[in-house]
Amino acid sequence: MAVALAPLALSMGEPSGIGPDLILRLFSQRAELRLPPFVVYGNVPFLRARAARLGIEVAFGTPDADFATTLPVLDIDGMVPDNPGAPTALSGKVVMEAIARAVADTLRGATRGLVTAPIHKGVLYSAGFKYPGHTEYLAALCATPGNAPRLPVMMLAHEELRTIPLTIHVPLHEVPGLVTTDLILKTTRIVAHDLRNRFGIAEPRIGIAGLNPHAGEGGTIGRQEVDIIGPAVAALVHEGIAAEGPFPADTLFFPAHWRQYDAVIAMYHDQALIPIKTVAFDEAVNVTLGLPIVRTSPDHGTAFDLAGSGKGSHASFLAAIRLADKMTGGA
Ligand SMILES: NC(=O)c1ccc[n+]([C@@H]2O[C@H](COP(=O)([O-])OP(=O)(O)OC[C@H]3O[C@@H](n4cnc5c(N)ncnc54)[C@H](O)[C@@H]3O)[C@@H](O)[C@H]2O)c1
Ligand SMILES: N[C@H](C(=O)O)[C@H](O)COP(=O)(O)O
Repeated sequence: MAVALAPLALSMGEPSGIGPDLILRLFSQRAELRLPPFVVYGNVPFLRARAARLGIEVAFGTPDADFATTLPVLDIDGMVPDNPGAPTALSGKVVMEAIARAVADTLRGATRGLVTAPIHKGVLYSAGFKYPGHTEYLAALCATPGNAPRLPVMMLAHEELRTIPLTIHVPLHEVPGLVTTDLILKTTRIVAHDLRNRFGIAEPRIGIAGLNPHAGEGGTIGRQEVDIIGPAVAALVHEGIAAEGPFPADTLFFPAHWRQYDAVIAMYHDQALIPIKTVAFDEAVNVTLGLPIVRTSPDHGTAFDLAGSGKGSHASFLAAIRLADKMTGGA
């Protein structure tokens, strides 16, 4: 007899954002969408108020509640006003604790993977959040006595297009100093490992972008490609990783070229994320590689302009749930 899989964990995210709306909507459509069971890590009084605002009828229960009839919630006590589009630092501690509890339960196997609803970094900073974003926070939470600190790698994934920013939530002026051969080697090794082991790609092909226009034009528009990125690619090839580059980023993301690779590593956040959000905003999923747990997230943020309205697409959030399900032994 098949052993029932543990549920997924969904962290509620920023309560004034669209995340809770999409969780409630997806739960209400769980049967027709054939969703795997999940437990929401959040605040029941707030979720109840948002469901009422949206006109969604939901019964709330404890984490072991029957998903067929009831939304299982790991209730975290705290001040969480239902003010869509109007964030307050008051709820920051609940938002941060929800993520921490979900990570802890996933690390111990009580839940089999984590899907995070969007947080608002600026709001959390004012509540004492010390990390640049989810990705960095999750890596810190996963660094437990049994799990050594990891380099978290952000990947935005669509069916056949995947992209990774080498540097993540840092000011643009800091990027050139952070582009090092060592970081490229470490990041690419994690990407190759997880493409093989979490995505089932036996021989992953990885394209690597240059930093400068036209990939430095032979060193005449910057030297990173000649002195840093090119030697990193050569070292990766020498150790058996099918890496190619550095390529000019403006033509690397030409779909026909991009599809030649199982993933493309770009040098900074927007160099990686603009192309995938341009071609696949509704389907792309944010996946964190290099962690001891599976974590996905929709590719969008809190959408304050849509929160509480019942509008907005749940496609990326649904894709994030399906990918986490697939990566942890589900359908
Ligand atoms: N996974 C995450 O936690 C995550 C991801 C991205 C951004 N963020 C955070 O979200 C906050 C707002 O970021 P932003 O304004 O750059 O991006 P955003 O994605 O919140 O909004 C950008 C635009 O896309 C639209 N949009 C977003 N989600 C949509 C949906 N589901 N359906 C239809 N339209 C949608 C919004 O209405 C807005 O016009 C920032 O604090 C950012 O750091 C968090
Ligand atoms: N950089 C991501 C994006 O723009 O989609 C987003 O901020 C998510 O990153 P975190 O999951 O680390 O918050």
